[in-house]
Amino acid sequence: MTRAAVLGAGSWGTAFALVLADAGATVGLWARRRALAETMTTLRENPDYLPGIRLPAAVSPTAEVEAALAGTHYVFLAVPAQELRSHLTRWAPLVPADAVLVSLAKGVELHSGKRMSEVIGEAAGIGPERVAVVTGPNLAREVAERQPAASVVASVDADVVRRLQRACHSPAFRPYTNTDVVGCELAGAAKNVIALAVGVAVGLGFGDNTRASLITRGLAEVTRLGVALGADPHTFAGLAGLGDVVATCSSPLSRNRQLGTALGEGRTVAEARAGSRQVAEGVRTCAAILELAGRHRVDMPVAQHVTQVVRGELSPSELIASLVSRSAKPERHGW
Ligand SMILES: NC(=O)C1=CN([C@@H]2O[C@H](COP(=O)(O)OP(=O)(O)OC[C@H]3O[C@@H](n4cnc5c(N)ncnc54)[C@H](O)[C@@H]3O)[C@@H](O)[C@H]2O)C=CC1
Ligand SMILES: O=C(CO)COP(=O)(O)O
Repeated sequence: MTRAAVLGAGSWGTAFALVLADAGATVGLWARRRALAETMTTLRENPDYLPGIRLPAAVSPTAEVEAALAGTHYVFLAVPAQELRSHLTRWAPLVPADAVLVSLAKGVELHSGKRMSEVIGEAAGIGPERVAVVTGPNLAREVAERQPAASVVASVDADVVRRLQRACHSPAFRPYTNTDVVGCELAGAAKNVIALAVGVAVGLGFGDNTRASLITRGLAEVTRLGVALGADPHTFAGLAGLGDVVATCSSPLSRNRQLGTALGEGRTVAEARAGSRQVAEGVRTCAAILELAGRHRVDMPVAQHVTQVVRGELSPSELIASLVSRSAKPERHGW
């Protein structure tokens, strides 16, 4: 029987533990807060992140990372992107030697510009054949409610990715394989930035033309960055790219879209974050993506404007006006 560890019991870690259990695995679900692990054990529910969703018997919540990792075949990492390196550096000695490490996070590390799979390789001291990624249009609440969804499992190792696909193919969750790890990860990280921009437009009262324009041009710029980094441009038209941008930018459940909407309505980032314990990865990833784009000389106007708004250097209405009034261009110049 497949044994999996999910490290991070926020919305997505908890929802993914359910996917794995539904697919037949036994799952150790590690929570940072002991009180939450105890509550989940007694209540069989994660009231902080997924209230009303029952945890199956195959999911064992714990605050002891050793217990979650013992004998596991897969380690699913579901902590926020900027926290992954420090946590995994501490956990690495406890990870079984043949386990595959899988990123569930959608972000790029600030300053290093590293993707999560790169951070995992460095922090755990392992090669890319033991690292994988799951990414796609997967709002945690809907996945936890067993609403049908597809996703992408990506690794450079075709055998690893096929095994991982089997391990998380449940009656409601359909994973497709992809070996373009760079494209899948960049797409997942960048869609949070696009969702912030769309949220801003929603907060300002704009409708579907603005939303569709931001989605399409946002995807065009992340595709340009992906190609500069060696990704397959087709990946951005798949579940990890178009699929996730459509889901996130359409859904009131998206924390990134919610935060962007609050900014568009006139609140500051600090005000928008107050009162929510959930992470909106785009707030920090926008600057990381912009750094990466600068290094590779890729023009990313949506990411650049979102970063300026997050830093308080540009108002939400200036973001939209400035994007519209940029010098006119052909729709495609290269990728
Ligand atoms: N929620 C969703 O629908 C989806 C989320 N993701 C990604 O999954 C990753 C995790 O996000 P969620 O589970 O949604 O988180 P969440 O927003 O539901 O909750 C925050 C989680 O981060 C943990 N956390 C906060 N600060 C931390 C720190 N300093 N060290 C360690 N852990 C810390 C909290 O304990 C909690 O587990 C993110 O990269 C997110 O983009 C990916 C797909 C879907
Ligand atoms: O990644 C997600 C859906 O695929 C979740 O988006 P948010 O982090 O914006 O809620």
